[in-house]
Amino acid sequence: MRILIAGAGATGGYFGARLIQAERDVTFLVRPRRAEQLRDGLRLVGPGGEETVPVATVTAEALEGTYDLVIVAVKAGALPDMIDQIAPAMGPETMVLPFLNGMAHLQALTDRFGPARVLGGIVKVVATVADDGTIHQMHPIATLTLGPPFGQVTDRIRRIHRELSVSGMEASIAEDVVGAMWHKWAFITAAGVITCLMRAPIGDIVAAPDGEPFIRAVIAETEQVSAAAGHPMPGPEHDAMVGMLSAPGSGFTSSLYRDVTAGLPHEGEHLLGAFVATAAGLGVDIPLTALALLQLRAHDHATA
Ligand SMILES: NC(=O)C1=CN([C@@H]2O[C@H](COP(=O)(O)OP(=O)(O)OC[C@H]3O[C@@H](n4cnc5c(N)ncnc54)[C@H](OP(=O)(O)O)[C@@H]3O)[C@@H](O)[C@H]2O)C=CC1
Ligand SMILES: CC(C)(CO)C(=O)C(=O)O
Repeated sequence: MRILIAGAGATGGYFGARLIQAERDVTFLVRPRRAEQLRDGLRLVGPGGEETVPVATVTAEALEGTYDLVIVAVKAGALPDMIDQIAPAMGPETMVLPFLNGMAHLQALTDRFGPARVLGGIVKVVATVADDGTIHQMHPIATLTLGPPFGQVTDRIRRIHRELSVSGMEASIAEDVVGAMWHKWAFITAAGVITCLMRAPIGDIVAAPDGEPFIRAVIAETEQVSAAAGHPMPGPEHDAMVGMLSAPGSGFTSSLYRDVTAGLPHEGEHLLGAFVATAAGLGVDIPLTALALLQLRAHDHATA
């Protein structure tokens, strides 16, 4: 199976490296600067140690032929350009699997490639790319969930799942992948709202008087929206979210908070902006989430 991974950053690079180590036929679609960084291999540092994986790269101008699977592993701001760039790699049978957090990208991919070629997906990994191009995995978790956003699980989806089932990552099929994406979106929105509004990691917020009720109020908001959209948060996932977002002493911050404080392009509109708009459409009032969005927008205006 020919696999193209569009973006060799934290998520694309991590999962791509594991697939290459299992001798899957993977090529990364990258820009020239990243191609240069990867010339001698992709360096991965994590709980399992340090490794360098030889990788094949291609730039958009040099793309040839179509692929069986195109994985989109860019941040939301890069999605419109990436959709244009992967279009020549999409044959009639090619499936596209996005790794992005949030939901809005499903519509953008479907508008361009049609529902039959679009998969839903979520990845759980905690990783980042350092300035020298090394991918740092900060926690051993590495799971990938895929499924049909608009229909049934097909043989083609099962084949893709088998191809992605390799050592160093856990791949699974979700019949209700849209529900799984909603639950991750609710979680990542809550994490973003909590840490962006408080400007601190979870442990410091919990240590402050009234920190914990604030956290619970944000979680309640995002779960209310998910439920109103038809995807109530399952009990175990609710417990896991509360546990993770209110653990005493935890240094956890959201990637949104880390991007904002580092002055990097962030996914605030794709995550919080779309969440607030969706909640308004569903008639759900989420004042804390709306406040975090307003704060982000003011910050962006001040730093533009
Ligand atoms: N990091 C994490 O732990 C997790 C992230 N996610 C989600 O996954 C998605 C991807 O995030 P992540 O992997 O962290 O992002 P990164 O910023 O680490 O990686 C994105 C990569 O996309 C590349 N890129 C952007 N535009 C183009 C283009 N036109 N052509 C080629 N390459 C391009 C960038 O390359 P360049 O170097 O050229 O800029 C960069 O290497 C996000 O939606 C995020 O929320 C989900 C779970 C965990
Ligand atoms: C919470 C986490 C690390 C889980 O994969 C994530 O999705 C993110 O920070 O973007």
